[in-house]
Amino acid sequence: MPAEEFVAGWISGALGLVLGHPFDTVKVRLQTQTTYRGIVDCMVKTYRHESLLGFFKGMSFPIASIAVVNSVLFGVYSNALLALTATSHQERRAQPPSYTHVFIAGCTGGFLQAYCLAPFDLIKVRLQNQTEPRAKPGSPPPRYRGPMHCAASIFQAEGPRGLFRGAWALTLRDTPTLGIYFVTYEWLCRQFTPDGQTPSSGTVLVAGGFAGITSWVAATPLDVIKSRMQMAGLKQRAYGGLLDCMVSSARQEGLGVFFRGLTINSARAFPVNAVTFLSYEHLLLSWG
Ligand SMILES: CN(C)C(=N)NCCC[C@H](N)C(=O)O
Repeated sequence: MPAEEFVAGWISGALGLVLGHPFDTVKVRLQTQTTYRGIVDCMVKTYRHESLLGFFKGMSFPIASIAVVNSVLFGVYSNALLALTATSHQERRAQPPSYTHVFIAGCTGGFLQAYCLAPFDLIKVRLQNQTEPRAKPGSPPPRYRGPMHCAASIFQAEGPRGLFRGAWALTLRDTPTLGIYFVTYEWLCRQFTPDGQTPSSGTVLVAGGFAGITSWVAATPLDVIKSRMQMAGLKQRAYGGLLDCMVSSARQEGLGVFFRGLTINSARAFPVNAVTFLSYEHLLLSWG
């Protein structure tokens, strides 16, 4: 099992994550709070109230967790392709796998990464939704003092299962959309690369960016539900389950609710995934 695929997945994921985190904070707030009129309003209020640091809330944990999450995604994807097609990453340019194989391998990677991602993503979303400015003397402290305190509080209040709140929605979001992610990437690379050759850096950037956008457009409806399930329990608005969350969100806010955060998700997805794929391909190439 080639281990470098896991390491390359980790490093490339961390680079993409730092670049995309401010967009991610705005997205999570738009999806779960009704106080903002739109992207600009959310950015202005976040900046005024919490300074630039507000955009980076909840980032330390994802940085630590990306080692597990992205290396599982890329490592499982590549090793699943190896099992399906008996070709290594280097051999795949000369003998490209079928799109069905790419899709199956992507879904497998997506399914397994979702379970590793679930507790980290829950903590990230809870911290991103704390809109209190950094501790000021006399002001009430935020509910969670940091990622470890957040994890411990959830564990104490709800037990280990509490840390997997929203995990079903996350799995449903990530399994098919990561299939779409890798198929889009492969398809675009093949369109702009002569047969048998390695795609250029420009091609990798564009293909990675569009793979990110396409998969996030498909993922946004379940992303909204996932974020709401993760926040439920903190407010009075607890849902009976995934379906109940979908139905009551649509009833109260109309079908448009499923597209909340679509624009910011797409704007974030391009640079994050362009950088992720570029560094992933370069690392694997340089390790030979
Ligand atoms: C649609 N989904 C869930 C994805 N494309 N997931 C892959 C994530 C890649 C990158 N870390 C990101 O956050 O965009």
